[in-house]
Amino acid sequence: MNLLDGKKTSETIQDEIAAEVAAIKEKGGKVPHLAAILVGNDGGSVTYVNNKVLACERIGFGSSLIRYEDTVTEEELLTKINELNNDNEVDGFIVQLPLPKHINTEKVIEAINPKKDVDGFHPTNVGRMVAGLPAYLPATPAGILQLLKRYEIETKGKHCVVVGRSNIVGTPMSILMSKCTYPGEATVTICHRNTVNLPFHTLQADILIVAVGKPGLITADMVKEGAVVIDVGTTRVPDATRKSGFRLRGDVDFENVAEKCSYITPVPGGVGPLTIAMLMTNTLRAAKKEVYG
Ligand SMILES: NC(=O)C1=CN([C@@H]2O[C@H](COP(=O)(O)OP(=O)(O)OC[C@H]3O[C@@H](n4cnc5c(N)ncnc54)[C@H](OP(=O)(O)O)[C@@H]3O)[C@@H](O)[C@H]2O)C=CC1
Ligand SMILES: Nc1nc(=O)c2c([nH]1)NC[C@@H]1CN(c3ccc(C(=O)N[C@@H](CCC(=O)O)C(=O)O)cc3)C=[N+]21
Repeated sequence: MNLLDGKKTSETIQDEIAAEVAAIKEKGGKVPHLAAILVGNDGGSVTYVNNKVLACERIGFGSSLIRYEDTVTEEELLTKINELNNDNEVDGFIVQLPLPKHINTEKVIEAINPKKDVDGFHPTNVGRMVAGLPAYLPATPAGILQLLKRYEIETKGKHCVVVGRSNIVGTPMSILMSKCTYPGEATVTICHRNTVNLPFHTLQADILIVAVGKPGLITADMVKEGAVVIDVGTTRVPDATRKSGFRLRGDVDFENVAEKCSYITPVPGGVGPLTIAMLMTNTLRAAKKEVYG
């Protein structure tokens, strides 16, 4: 079993970006700037957004964090988005999900200028990704592609099974793995809540990517010997032995599955840190006007 070290890979990518930022500064150029909108006080969301701001500081990006109580109106949010769309200092921004129920998430995402949509969630970027045009790729699937690439894992002709079909992970992941560029060229199966006999499908996987949010869903008897296993799940479960009172658990029963795999991502320290690194990559691309010119 080989560990896919997301923390180390993320640090490598961030070092590469930091070197580019230093070169931009040297030439007297504008440093990339990422803004994040955070609504409410959900512990996970606060942690992820703080991690994004810390990564910006580390690599020399400018950053701003805009926070609202969960009573914020849709109109207030849309006004702020319009402001960020027109702010030349801001190269890219994200609206942390999930949003409170009284806010229409689709409407909020569609209000973001696709040129600044560094999460890659706007339908314009989704469509461009599907069509194989230059686009901001959603950070988590893009991070998984980077892991496969940097560990030189063969994907061509392999059977990739994706469990979960959300707009932010499962669906874009399945599309990207089927693309005709490396790391892609895989035959893809996508599973979800209504899949009949999930183990039958997961057992076929040469590459198994799980993004569900159910700790321990994937047990050793569901994994083929020698498979590559990518665990996207990050669920906080109570743990009295920790100061925080919780620990993070993936969707894969790591202890028992690891010994069967050729490669596996840990949680934490797997896909999560890559998500941050790819958001930084997208922000750099936005600042360099690489995607839309
Ligand atoms: N590490 C990282 O960077 C990131 C981690 N995450 C984590 O990944 C997990 C998934 O996130 P996200 O995609 O946003 O979650 P969603 O809740 O949006 O989607 C979960 C998906 O899993 C499917 N599902 C639920 N139960 C089952 C089941 N028993 N068998 C098969 N499929 C099932 C759902 O099916 P259906 O469509 O039928 O409802 C749905 O498609 C979460 O733990 C989240 O915290 C998410 C983003 C980034
Ligand atoms: N607009 C938007 N964009 C997102 O990209 C987005 C989102 N909303 N909503 C929630 C999900 C989740 N997500 C994670 C990011 C980093 C880690 C991460 O860094 N995880 C660390 C641990 C962090 C910790 O200590 O809790 C790890 O797995 O090692 C996890 C999950 C991004 N998401």
